[in-house]
Amino acid sequence: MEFPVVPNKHTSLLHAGYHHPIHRKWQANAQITSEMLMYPIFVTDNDDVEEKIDTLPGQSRWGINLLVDFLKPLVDNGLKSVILFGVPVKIKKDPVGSAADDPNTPTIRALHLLKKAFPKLLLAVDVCLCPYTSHGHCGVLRDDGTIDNRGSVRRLADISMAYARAGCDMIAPSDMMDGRIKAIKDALVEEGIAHKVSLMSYSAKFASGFYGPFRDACHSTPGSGDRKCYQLPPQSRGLARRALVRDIGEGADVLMVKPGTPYLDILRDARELAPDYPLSVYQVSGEYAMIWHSAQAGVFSLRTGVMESMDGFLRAGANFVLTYYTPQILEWIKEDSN
Ligand SMILES: NCc1[nH]cc(CCC(=O)O)c1CC(=O)O
Ligand SMILES: [Zn+2]
Ligand SMILES: [Zn+2]
Repeated sequence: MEFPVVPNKHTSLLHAGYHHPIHRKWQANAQITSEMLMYPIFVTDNDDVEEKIDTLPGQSRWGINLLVDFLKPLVDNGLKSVILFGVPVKIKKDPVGSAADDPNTPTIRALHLLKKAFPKLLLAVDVCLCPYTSHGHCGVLRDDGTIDNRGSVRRLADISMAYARAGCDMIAPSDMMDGRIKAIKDALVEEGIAHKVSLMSYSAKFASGFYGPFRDACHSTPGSGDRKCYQLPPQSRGLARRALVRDIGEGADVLMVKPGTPYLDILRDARELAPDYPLSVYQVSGEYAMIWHSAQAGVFSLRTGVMESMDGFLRAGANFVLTYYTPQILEWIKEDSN
């Protein structure tokens, strides 16, 4: 790196840059705002109940009829975007995940409802088969139990179109099948809606141990085997970089790295590989729980732990963060502005 000025006996003195709080703000590469938060929400077809999720303290599966009342105060507090996860409990699961695009599936019903209730809220939907398949995998399987990639991609594109027609603003496939970005983009173009429905790829999604609470929340733990054949090996920087470049080539509008904190190097890689693309990071369920329990145990205050993790994401290059801490952060942003 080139030094901007000739070093002299004063250039090593840094404290003047951070004595005053406003000075410290000027040193920030980026600061979190409400637009940078996307709130993951679990929607169930047990219509009138809130089911608390034990492994995700403070988070619930929401019955359709409670959704609007739950979100109203958050929207009033600055919430700008959500990502919906369907948790069907009444619809039957089958090998091809037919329930994913059934007109009565929770996400489709929620899309219609939320579009009407909150016209300005950006509605993203997670697209995957695992909450809907009897075997719990993210794709369709062959007779020998391995992934049928072509069949899976076809299903995912169909499901994406059903969500797009129901009014979502953004499709977010988390399944990790090869070629799904191209298939979904082609379908959006074919349907004539590629200008208003964007495509966010979970591009660098690792086969992480940090998804446990989520699988519990979604009842989506695979019946047998694991997801290591379609999610990235945690040791691999190279495959993550290839996946990012591949998804750009297939037509992704927004890229994602997931999980967050253990993969900040990948986030920085993504920022450098795709300097002109919006980039998101998913602070996943295990990270949420880890910070929560640490705060409970007195390691730090919840606010300190959460906000320092946000600082890391923004510094590494993220434009926005999917986090279950969205309601708290909105509150803290508001407190700070007063
Ligand atoms: N395709 C399913 C999916 N979508 C988002 C997450 C994880 C999110 C979280 O842990 O918060 C998972 C779990 C998995 O892939 O096993
Ligand atoms: Zn899945
Ligand atoms: Zn395999």
